[in-house]
Amino acid sequence: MSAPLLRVEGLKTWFDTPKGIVKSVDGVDLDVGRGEILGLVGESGSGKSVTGFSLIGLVDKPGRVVEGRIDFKGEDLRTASPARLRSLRGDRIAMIFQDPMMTLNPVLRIGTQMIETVQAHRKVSRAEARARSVEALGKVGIPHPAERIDAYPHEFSGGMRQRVAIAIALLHEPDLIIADEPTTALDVTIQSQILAQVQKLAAEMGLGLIWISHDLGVVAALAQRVAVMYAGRIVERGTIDEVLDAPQHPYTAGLIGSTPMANERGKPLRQIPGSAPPALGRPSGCPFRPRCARATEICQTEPPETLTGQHGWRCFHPLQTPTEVRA
Ligand SMILES: Nc1ncnc2c1ncn2[C@@H]1O[C@H](COP(=O)(O)OP(=O)(O)OP(=O)(O)O)[C@@H](O)[C@H]1O
Repeated sequence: MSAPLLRVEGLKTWFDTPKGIVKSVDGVDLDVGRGEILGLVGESGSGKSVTGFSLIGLVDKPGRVVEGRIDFKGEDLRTASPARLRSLRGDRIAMIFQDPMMTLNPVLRIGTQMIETVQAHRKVSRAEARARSVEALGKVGIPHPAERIDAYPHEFSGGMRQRVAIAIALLHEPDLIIADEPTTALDVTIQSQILAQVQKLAAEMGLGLIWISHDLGVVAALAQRVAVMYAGRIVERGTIDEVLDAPQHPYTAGLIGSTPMANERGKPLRQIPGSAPPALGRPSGCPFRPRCARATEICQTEPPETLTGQHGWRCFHPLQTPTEVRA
């Protein structure tokens, strides 16, 4: 198997706060290949966004990446200089945020901003930069892109604005895109149009894509593989089929049972009892144990073993069989 585009091992990102060290990301391993979409899913506060920011050197103080390796095409981004990371961010790696206005400047016409973006990294004429920008807008499904390029961000609907932000991310044909809940605020029909478009573009352009979401249904529809995050760690990973058909970690099974699209039709939705532990007050051993019906003594004393294999999980008492999961 060829080396993945991005391989992350043992990533830890902590925040020094007056109340103590918040271990937001506490040993994350993941990888993504070219043309592959990896869904990173978990409850609010599990550390998904901080993971995404850590990968591209965008964690601000009081946060810091304290440990781990971020191997991007053979280069360790954890030890890369701020200048190198800046240059990669504008070129080989792009990020798409939940709020497109994190990307778009409200006082500039879309075209002005896109042309500047192209010319910041490529020695091309204004006319060529404009042509590239129109093409990118067309690719993400903006109708009449040659005219719409002269509009301001506020002249677009929320869904169209997010498409523009995606077009900007695509401008340099990056190798990797990290998308942090970009369709969460949109209604489902717009969301599914954008997901279909992104899926097509990722395959056509051979992009590696990390799609961060709290919604397992979205990830199941979009991604080929999924990594499930809980309390700063990946607790299960595998292909969508492996994880959805035979989840091994009780948290994953709980997530499936409480997700309308992933749960079986006609079955009542189930809630995961309790709530995720605060980042400053995580229990010893397995952080999921206070919410877990399968927990035993060992879960209190030791953290579960590390992930191994393509379908891997971090649990002393995995579910083992699909029938047990659906019971
Ligand atoms: N600047 C900061 N200072 C202290 N703690 C922080 C800071 N930024 C994030 N955290 C903490 O890190 C943890 C993980 O946050 P993160 O935003 O990555 O979660 P998330 O899974 O993306 O959640 P959501 O879906 O709500 O965005 C949280 O407990 C959060 O409070």
